[in-house]
Amino acid sequence: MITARGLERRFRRKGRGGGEVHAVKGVDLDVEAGELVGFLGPNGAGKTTTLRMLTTLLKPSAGTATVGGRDLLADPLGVRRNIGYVAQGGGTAPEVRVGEELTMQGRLYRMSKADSIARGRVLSEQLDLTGLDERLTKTLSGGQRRRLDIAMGLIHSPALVFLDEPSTGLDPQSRANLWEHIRRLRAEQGVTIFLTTHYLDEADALADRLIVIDDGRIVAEGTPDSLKSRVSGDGVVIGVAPQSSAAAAELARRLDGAHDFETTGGEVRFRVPRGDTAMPELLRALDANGIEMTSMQVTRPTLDDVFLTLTGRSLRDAEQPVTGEPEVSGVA
Ligand SMILES: Nc1ncnc2c1ncn2[C@@H]1O[C@H](COP(=O)(O)OP(=O)(O)OP(=O)(O)O)[C@@H](O)[C@H]1O
Repeated sequence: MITARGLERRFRRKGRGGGEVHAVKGVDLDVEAGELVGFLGPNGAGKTTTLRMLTTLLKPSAGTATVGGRDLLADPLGVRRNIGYVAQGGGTAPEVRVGEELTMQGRLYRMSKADSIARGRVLSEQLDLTGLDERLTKTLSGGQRRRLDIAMGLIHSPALVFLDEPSTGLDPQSRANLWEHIRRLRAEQGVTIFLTTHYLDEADALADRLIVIDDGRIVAEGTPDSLKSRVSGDGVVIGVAPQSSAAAAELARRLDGAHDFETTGGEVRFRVPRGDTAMPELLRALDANGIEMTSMQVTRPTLDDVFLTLTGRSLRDAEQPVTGEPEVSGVA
């Protein structure tokens, strides 16, 4: 669905300082049909710039890409017809009725009026917008407006849809509800989804696969679980009688890859690559040595741990206000 090689984008800085911002520094991407891929990175990492290049809104300074089966540089119109794009701020006009907005969007894609109305109905049902046809879009709640944005992005039945920061600005309940809808769209329509986010929980909850970008470069790629297991392993805490803790720690040290030991009173803490497979082995070893385990806790590393390991800073710390005076971006 998407193949990109060496995508780059430089911006000229306007104003007295001048100079250049190298926003995207050579990005390679491969997305298969049916995947739900999360493009994760802190503010200013290059997510939106990459997305805007892939959706033909911004011309790459270098690199090539095929998007939705069409060549990005040779056939941008073909790309546009085959994809849906839901921008960060959405694209609904405030004084237009929901039903009209959907139909007009379909007409923009040269669908017949009857087809756009029919498709609008299907999407309204799937995205929980039924009964809102006559409402002005400015009266919708944040969550409803976001779902309308998505319906508009899907009106022409694209096989591939780009969502830029889909849940930004929504309250926790509306976010969870939106995630459910995104999952359903993929399941029911088989649409390939490429979404950007700087929320770790969103990436974790939604994506089959994550691509992590920092400072214009891809720094990691994999399923949320595989990324987490690449880091420092699962955290384990076991409880034993205080007099047995040294012996228990000694047995735990024999587990493949166990590290970072800490023993306090009746607690032994350590990290191990796969907590779920290591624990039964440890339990057997403790049993064989007559040591009773009174408690056990295994915690998986978070995506924030992954980011910290990859870049030396936490994703949240990395979210600093974007600086520099933007130029007016050229449209390809
Ligand atoms: N039109 C522009 N002119 C100058 N610099 C730009 C322009 N657009 C983006 N940049 C710079 O390029 C870098 C990447 O920005 P981009 O918006 O792609 O990041 P992002 O990962 O999408 O961040 P966010 O999460 O804040 O949307 C930033 O340093 C930004 O200031």
